Amino acid sequence: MGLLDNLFGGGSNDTADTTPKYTHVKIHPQVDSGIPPEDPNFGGGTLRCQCQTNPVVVEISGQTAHNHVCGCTKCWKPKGAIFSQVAVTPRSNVKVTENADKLGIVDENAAIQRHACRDCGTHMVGRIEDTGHPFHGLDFVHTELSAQKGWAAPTFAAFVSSIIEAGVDPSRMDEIRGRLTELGLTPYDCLSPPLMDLIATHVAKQKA
Ligand SMILES: N[C@@H](CCC(=O)N[C@@H](CSCO)C(=O)NCC(=O)O)C(=O)O
Ligand SMILES: [Zn+2]
Ligand SMILES: [Zn+2]
Repeated sequence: MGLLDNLFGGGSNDTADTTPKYTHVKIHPQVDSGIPPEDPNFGGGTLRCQCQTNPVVVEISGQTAHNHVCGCTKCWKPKGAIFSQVAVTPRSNVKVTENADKLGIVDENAAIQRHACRDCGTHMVGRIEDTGHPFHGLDFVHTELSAQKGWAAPTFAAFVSSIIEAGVDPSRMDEIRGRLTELGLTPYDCLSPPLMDLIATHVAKQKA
């Protein structure tokens, strides 16, 4: 390769190598081996907790939105996963239909009150009771708890730096952000730009 090729990246290797480099980095079982496609006509489904007997059952009568992987310490993660996967849906679409008596609120003081199964620990519904909260009216749900296919696919990664709070070695952040980017889940250390804009719009209206 000549001097100019060296300087300008020409020569026989000038095609960008798109082979994934970080497939050994595990994020969440729902995304690690490819993100399942969303069905544009999906009409909802049933979530079940992980109890073998008398599971808590939640019916969702519609599609979810803003599905994402979340690195925060508060969202429920399946065993061994670094991230949770969580989406929102209107609270009017969410009904606990079986074993509601097994649910308890994990942290009464959190903005999102996570109703979890007392027996298996799975978070079934995250509900916002504060009517002044920007996301009031939306429930947070983990659609991986459903056997149905076609739920909204995750589109970004939120609170990525927070995984360090949960014990991940900071030296792993480059490979973890690299894997998220490879999967098309753009990593953010807060929520996605559209959600941050929604929050800011809500705050601006409250101030006005
Ligand atoms: N570093 C903290 C961040 C926790 C946090 O703010 N989480 C967000 C996103 S949860 C779903 O995407 C949030 O809105 N939390 C409100 C709540 O949990 O009530 C940490 O990691 O704990
Ligand atoms: Zn359970
Ligand atoms: Zn979270």
